[in-house]
Amino acid sequence: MRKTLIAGNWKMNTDRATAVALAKAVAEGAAEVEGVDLLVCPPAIYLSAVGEALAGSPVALGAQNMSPEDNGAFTGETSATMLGDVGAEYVILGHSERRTLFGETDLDVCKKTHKALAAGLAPIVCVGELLEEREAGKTAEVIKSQFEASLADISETQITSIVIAYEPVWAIGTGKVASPEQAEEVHADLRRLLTERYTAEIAESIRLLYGGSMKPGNAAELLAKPNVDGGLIGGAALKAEDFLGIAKAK
Ligand SMILES: O=C[C@H](O)COP(=O)(O)O
Repeated sequence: MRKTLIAGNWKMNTDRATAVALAKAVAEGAAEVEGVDLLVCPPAIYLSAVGEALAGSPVALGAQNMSPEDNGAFTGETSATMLGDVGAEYVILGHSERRTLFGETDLDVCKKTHKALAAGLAPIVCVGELLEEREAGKTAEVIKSQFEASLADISETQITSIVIAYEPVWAIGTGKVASPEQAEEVHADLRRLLTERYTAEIAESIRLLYGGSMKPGNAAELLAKPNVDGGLIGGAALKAEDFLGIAKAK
C-alpha cells in the first residue's frame, strides 16, 4: 500500500526567519496528521536552517533542484552530495519552471536523476503537458515521452526510490486545478507505463503526486482518486495551515 506524500515546494520564496517559522509550524502540526508523509523543499540556501527547525519531527527535507555534475568548476551550482550533506532526503527534478525558464531538457533531468540516486537522494521527477498540448489532444503522448526520456536506464531497484509528480503546466500557480478525472487519467497512464517497463508489483509501489493549484478545498477529491498518491504543493505550501489542511484532507 502506498503511503500518501504531501510535499511543499516553496520555490524562491521566504527569507531565513519565515522559512524557519514555517518549518516549525509544519513540524508542530505534523502530530495531527495521520498516515501521511510530509516533506518541505525550501530554497537551497535555507536547507540547513530548515533542517534544524525540523529536527526531531517526522517532516522530511528536500531540495528543489541540483547539478548533474559531481563537483568542479560549475559556478553557482549545488551537487547531490552537498544536498545530502545538509540533510536533504529528496530532490525535485525537472519541475516545469526548470524546464521552461531554464531550458532543462529530459536528458538533463535524466542525468540529474541518476546522480541523485547515486548520492542516496529520492528524486521527485516532474512531468506535465502545456495547455496547447492538452488542447491538441497530445497529453498522453507528451507524458509518455517525458517519462521515457527523463527516466531512461533507471533500473528496477532504482525506480523504487523515485516519486513521479504529474504537474499540468497550465494548472501551476494559475488557480486552474485539473479535475480529479483529468489527474487520474494521467496517473493511470503513468502507472501503466511503469507496469510495462517494470512489473505490476513495482508499478503499484511507486508514488505518483499531483501538482497544480492544489489547496485544502480541492485536495480531498484529488487525493481520493486511486492513482493519486499525494501532492506537490506550491503556493499553498507557504502557509502551514493550508499545507497541513491538504495533508488532513486525505
Ligand atoms: O511544485 C509545485 C507546483 O508547481 C504547483 O504550484 P502551485 O500549487 O502554486 O500551483
